[in-house]
Amino acid sequence: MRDLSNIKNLIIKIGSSSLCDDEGNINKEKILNLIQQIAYIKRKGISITLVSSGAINAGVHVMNLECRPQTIPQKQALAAIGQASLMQIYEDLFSLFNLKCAQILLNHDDFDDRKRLMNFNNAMQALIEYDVVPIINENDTLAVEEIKVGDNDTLASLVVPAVNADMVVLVSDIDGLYDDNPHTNKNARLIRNVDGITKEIESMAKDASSKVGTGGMITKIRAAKVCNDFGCDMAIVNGNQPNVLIDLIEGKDVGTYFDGKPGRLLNSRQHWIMYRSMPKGTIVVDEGAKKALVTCHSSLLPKGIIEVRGNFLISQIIDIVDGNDNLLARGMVNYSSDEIRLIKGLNTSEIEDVLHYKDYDEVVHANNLVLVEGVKN
Ligand SMILES: Nc1ncnc2c1ncn2[C@@H]1O[C@H](COP(=O)(O)OP(=O)(O)O)[C@@H](O)[C@H]1O
Ligand SMILES: N[C@@H](CCC(=O)OP(=O)(O)O)C(=O)O
Repeated sequence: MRDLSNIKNLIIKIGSSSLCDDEGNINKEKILNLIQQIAYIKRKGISITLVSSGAINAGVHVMNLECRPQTIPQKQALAAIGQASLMQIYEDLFSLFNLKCAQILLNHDDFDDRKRLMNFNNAMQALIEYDVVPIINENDTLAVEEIKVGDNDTLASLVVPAVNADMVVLVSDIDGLYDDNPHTNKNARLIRNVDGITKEIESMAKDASSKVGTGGMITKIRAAKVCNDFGCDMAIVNGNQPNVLIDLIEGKDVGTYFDGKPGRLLNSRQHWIMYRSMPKGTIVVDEGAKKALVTCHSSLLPKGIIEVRGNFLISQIIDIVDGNDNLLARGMVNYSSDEIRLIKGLNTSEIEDVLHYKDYDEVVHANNLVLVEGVKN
């Protein structure tokens, strides 16, 4: 048994595999089964945010197509058709339990843009105060490569700070994380508890075997890291197991549980820099700067910069890499890319001579810099 009596804010992500049958058709009975459990959990005073996949599959179903389309405009159109149909199903089924729901469609740039992110956070708080269940999906109709999250496991983990979630539950078609994909290795063993995402845990996760889901276990483990680094727990459970959500909340040993306590406990700003922002460029540093960043957690000064890639403005987020392109950190710059190109390699005392102003000694201040975990000097 686990003690989950402290859970107040829950995010439940329902994957396509838990909304559809094996052919990819939306299965209302499966959805009703989950909503029944969600209504029970809500009655215990736990606020719930849903992240639901299934728009494209619902679109295929509405249009009576034989299979998922291949072209991007067709997929975008089907997401638009299917999202409306999916929400109608949710509204109908939630109303059976006197519950109301609301739709929010997001892409990665909604997290990156701090004004939009603040609006999203405020809207989420208001929805929760109204006691309405927010239902989030990627805005697949407008999700071009540069701005998309790409999968809803990651999307659910990015929503954590907005609702201050204590736990994210990924509802899938599998009992949890196995030490190998159980669809291809019948000796694979289920892992019940994960205390920190290690390289070994990451190596167990493989892609999806079905045509229905996106990302398989790989995106789920990545999501666990994003959740755990904010101190939020995560679980993976099998939606086909009767009463699995209620059992989980009541502390029964179901699914795989990823404890948030061994995570890095990044604050909201550091978490945004590391996971929710979209880097606009790259700064390549020399070995001396690498050592200062990684071992002393120092600020990045112009002296240690070898190269600047991309075009970015003051206050934007950039990747910091070493000479071999290993990602070392992400940070917020005090100077634009054009300015850094002019001052790279110089001492801080020379900045003003070149730029004719100097607001900062540091290109990235240590307070605005988040190291990639596990990076070695
Ligand atoms: N180590 C693993 N343990 C469990 N499942 C795994 C593993 N590696 C890959 N998988 C695959 O991940 C699938 C679940 O992911 P996915 O199909 O994307 O579901 P969802 O639609 O719920 O996101 C499983 O059915 C399985 O085929
Ligand atoms: N946004 C897509 C789902 C993407 C996704 O991550 O799917 P899944 O792996 O089944 O949760 C949709 O609504 O079809």
